[in-house]
Amino acid sequence: MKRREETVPVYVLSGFLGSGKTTLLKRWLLAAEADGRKPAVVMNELGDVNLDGMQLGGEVKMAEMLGGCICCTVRGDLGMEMLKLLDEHDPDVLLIESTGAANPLDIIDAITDASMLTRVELKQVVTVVDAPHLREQAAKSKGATFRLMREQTRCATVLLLNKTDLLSEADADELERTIREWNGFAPIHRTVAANIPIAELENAGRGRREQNGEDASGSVASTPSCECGHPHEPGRAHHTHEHVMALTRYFDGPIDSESFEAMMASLPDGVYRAKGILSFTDTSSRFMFQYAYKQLDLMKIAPQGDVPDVAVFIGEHFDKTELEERLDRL
Ligand SMILES: Nc1nc2c(ncn2[C@@H]2O[C@H](COP(=O)(O)OP(=O)(O)OP(=O)(O)O)[C@@H](O)[C@H]2O)c(=O)[nH]1
Repeated sequence: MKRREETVPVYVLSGFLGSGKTTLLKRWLLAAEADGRKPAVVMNELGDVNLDGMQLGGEVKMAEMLGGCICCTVRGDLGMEMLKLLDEHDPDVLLIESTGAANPLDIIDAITDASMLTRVELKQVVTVVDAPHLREQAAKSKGATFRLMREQTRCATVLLLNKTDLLSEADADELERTIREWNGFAPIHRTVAANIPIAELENAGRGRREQNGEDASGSVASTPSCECGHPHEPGRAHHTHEHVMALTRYFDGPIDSESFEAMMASLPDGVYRAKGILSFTDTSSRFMFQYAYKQLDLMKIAPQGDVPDVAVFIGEHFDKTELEERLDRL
C-alpha cells in the first residue's frame, strides 16, 4: 500500500494501567488487517513478561520493551526499536502501546526526534481513560496517580472514556466536564471495551485542522496538541511515575483457585494492576487473569510455545515482601 519513501503513520495508545489499551490495540489490529494494511506494534511492559503480547497472536510483527517504562528506563531504545520494525517488516501502520505508567509526552518526544522525521509521522495520541478510576482520582484531586492520569488526558489528541458500563450517565457527564477543563480540543468518545470504529480515531480532529487551514493529513507534531508544559530537561522527566513498582512472580505448578481468588480480593490498596497466566489444581485448563481497578477477570487460554505460570503485580507503595509471602502461601 505504501510507497517506500512515504512516512509510516504512528499512533500512540496511552492511558493508565488497566484502562483498556490492549483491548483497543486488538481492535485496531483487526481493523488494519480488514482493510489490507500491515500493522506493526511496539509493546512496553513494566514486568518481565509480555502477557499483553500473548493476546495478539503470533502473526503480528512486534517489538517488545520489557522490564521498564518506555518513557524512562527504556526510552532510548524506542527509536531503535521503531527503526528495526520498519526495516525488517515495512509496515503500513505502527501502533505503540505504552505502559500505563508512561507520560505520553516523553514518547511523543522520542517519535518526533529529528532522526525519525523521514521515517515516521505521529498521527494521534489516543488516551484510554478508565472512567470509574479517574472519577475516583478526580474526586481526590491529588497524588501521583491523579497527576499522571491528568497528564495522559491532557496530552491526548483523541480520548476514549472507557468502562462506561461501570458508571452512571450522570457521573460520565460530570467526568467529561472535568476532562474538558484539562483538554479542550480532543474529541471524547464514550466506550465499553474500547469499542469504536477505528477510522474515528485515525481521523480524529481532521475537520478541525481543515477548518483552521492546516494540513488535513494532520500530524500531531504540527498541531498544538499538548498542554502539559512539560519541560524536557534531563533529570526532570520521569518524576511522575517513579513511585510505580512491579513484582513478577513465577510459579512451579498449579495453585488452588479459591485461595488465589481470596488473595486477589484482599490485595493491598497500592496494587492497582495485576495480570498473569496460571494453572489451577481443580482444572486442567490454563487461565489468563486480569485485575484492574479491583475487578478480576479470568479467561481460559492455550498459550503458544513454552509459557511459564507467572503473575505480575503493579502498583505504588505496596509491601513487596508481604505480597511475596502471600504468594508463597498459595
Ligand atoms: N468492565 C469493563 N472492563 C473492561 C472494559 N475495557 C476493558 N476492560 C477490562 O479491563 C482489564 C484491562 O484491560 P486491558 O485492555 O488489558 O488494559 P491495558 O490498559 O492494556 O492494561 P496495561 O497494559 O496493564 O496498562 C481487562 O480485564 C479488560 O477485559 C470496559 O469497558 N468495561
